[in-house]
Order: sequence, then C-alpha cells, then structure tokens
Amino acid sequence: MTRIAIMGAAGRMGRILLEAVHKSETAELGAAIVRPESSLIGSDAGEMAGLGRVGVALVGSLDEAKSDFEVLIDFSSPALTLDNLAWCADNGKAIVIGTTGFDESQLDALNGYAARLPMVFSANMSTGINLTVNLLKTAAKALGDAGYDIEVIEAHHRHKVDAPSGTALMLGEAVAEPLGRDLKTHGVFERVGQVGPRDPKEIGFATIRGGDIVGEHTVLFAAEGERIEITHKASSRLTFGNGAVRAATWVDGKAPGRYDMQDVLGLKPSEG
Ligand SMILES: NC(=O)C1=CN([C@@H]2O[C@H](COP(=O)(O)OP(=O)(O)OC[C@H]3O[C@@H](n4cnc5c(N)ncnc54)[C@H](OP(=O)(O)O)[C@@H]3O)[C@@H](O)[C@H]2O)C=CC1
Ligand SMILES: O=C(O)C1=N[C@H](C(=O)O)C[C@H](O)C1
Repeated sequence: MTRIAIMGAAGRMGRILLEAVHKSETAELGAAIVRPESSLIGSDAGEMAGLGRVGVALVGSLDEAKSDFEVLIDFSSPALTLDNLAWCADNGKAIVIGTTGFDESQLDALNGYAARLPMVFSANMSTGINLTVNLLKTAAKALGDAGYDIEVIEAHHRHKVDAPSGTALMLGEAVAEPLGRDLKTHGVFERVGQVGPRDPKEIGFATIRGGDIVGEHTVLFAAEGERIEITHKASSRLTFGNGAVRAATWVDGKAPGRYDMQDVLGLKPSEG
C-alpha cells in the first residue's frame, strides 16, 4: 500500500483526490494538508469530503505529516507546488503534480528537481487525454503540412484561473513536435482586430470559461472542403483523481526523474 498525502485537500481536486484514495485498493490516505490558517485543521479529512470518517485529521503543513506518507499528490498553485517540491526533495518523498499554469521560469525550477526526486507531472491525469495525445501526433504528421490548419479549443468552469489550460498546451505541443514547430513561435493565443490572414503554420488556441464545465478539449484540423475534430470531454473530476492515485502508486519507489502519465499508463511508443 502506498501512503499518500494530499495537498490542498479542501480544494475542488483535493476533495476528489480524497475520494479517489478512499476507493483505491493500492493506496491509502496518510495525510491531508490545508492552509496553515484554515479553520478545518483538526477535523477529519473524510468527513470534510463527505466520505464519512477516515481517521486522518487535516493538518496545516507537510512538516506535521512527515512520517505519514511516501507520495504527495499536489493539485494546488504553481508557487505552492514549487515549495512542496523543495520539501519533498529534502525529505525523501515522491510527488505527483497536477497543478497547471506554470510560467517558463517556474517550469525551469520544476525541472531542476528531476535529479533529486521521482515526480510524475502531467497537466491532465485522465487516460483518455493521454491516449488522445498519441492520436494527435499521428494526425499532425499526416495533416499538418498538407493544407490543414490546426486550432486547439478548450472549455472549463468559471473558477479556473489559468488560460489556456495546461492540457491545451500539452495537446498543442503534441501536434507541434512532429511538425518541427514550436509553440513559442507558432502558437497564437489571442486574435483581436485586424490580425490579417492565418499563417498556415500557426497553431491557434481558443479559451471558453463558464459554469461547471469539468474540462473539454478539441483539436481541429481544418482544410478546404473538410475538417477533422478530435475531442475529449471530461464529465467527472474523478477521472483526474483516479489517474493521480494510479500515478502515485506507480511512482512510489521509482528512481529520481520527471515522468508523465504516458510513462504511468505505458503509452510511450517505445513501450509498444
Ligand atoms: N492535472 C490534472 O489532471 C488536473 C489539474 N488541475 C489543476 O489543479 C489545480 C487546482 O485546481 P482546483 O482543485 O480546481 O483548484 P482549487 O482552487 O479548488 O484548489 C487548490 C487548492 O490548493 C490550495 N492552495 C493554492 N495555493 C495555495 C497556497 N499558496 N497556499 C496554501 N494553499 C494553497 C487552495 O487553498 P484555498 O482554497 O484556501 O486557496 C485549494 O485548497 C489547478 O492548477 C488546475 O488546473 C485540475 C484538474 C485536473
Ligand atoms: O482547472 C481544471 O479544472 C482543469 N485543469 C487542467 C488543465 O489546465 O488542463 C486539467 C483539466 O482539464 C481540468
């Protein structure tokens, strides 16, 4: 059994992660962490998440949970995740990171920890999206330089703070890479006013925010006369939670390195 600690346990994903661990047969809850000033500290994590009593009290710091877990699952914010990476590296823990919205320098900092601890980092923990990545690579190779314009469209709930979504960027990178394109030069993240005709090598991004949309991503390949749309729709956050718990079990005991859900799910082409 892998003992898991959940960061940001009172958040949208934090509560879902509590549920996913509760249902898991390979992992158990070791600790659940909330803000140090939270009025929830001391209450039962399961009761807070509507799961009934689980016998693990919410705490306000990783230090208080030091001997209670092997793998931290962190779906919080970029700044907090970087602090937690440092703590995990110093304390011999593994980490599963679902947080999105890192800027370039934060990503450099994150990558710097790969030599010090095992981490699984993925903007989307669902099996479906990670399979979609492979479908997109195949489609991009066949279509991207053959007159098909590529656009990535994503939709999320009204509370989401980063845009475009981490998944949209991951899908954009999946189509850019086989075409020798780079999102830094070919990504178009905004179109307003007299923007002129589309550059054939552009990879455009469009963002929708509203209501309770869990997460929807479409990659559009549009040519003259036809278009292909590859879409993934998440209808429950448990798909992310279950993926994260699977990743935590997988990464427990692994050598230091930065891994992703393709590694966890065995979807890397070299693995067959
Ligand atoms: N990889 C994947 O599959 C998925 C990734 N995500 C990503 O996970 C992240 C969290 O999403 P979501 O659960 O919806 O967001 P929430 O805001 O609901 O949850 C984030 C939690 O982290 C806590 N937190 C954030 N920053 C700090 C800080 N500096 N100090 C202490 N606590 C902090 C929040 O506390 P408080 O509420 O008090 O601010 C909250 O409990 C986002 O980056 C999102 O994009 C989401 C779904 C799937
Ligand atoms: O914030 C969310 O909710 C989600 N965030 C992730 C992202 O930014 O891609 C994954 C998922 O789509 C839900």
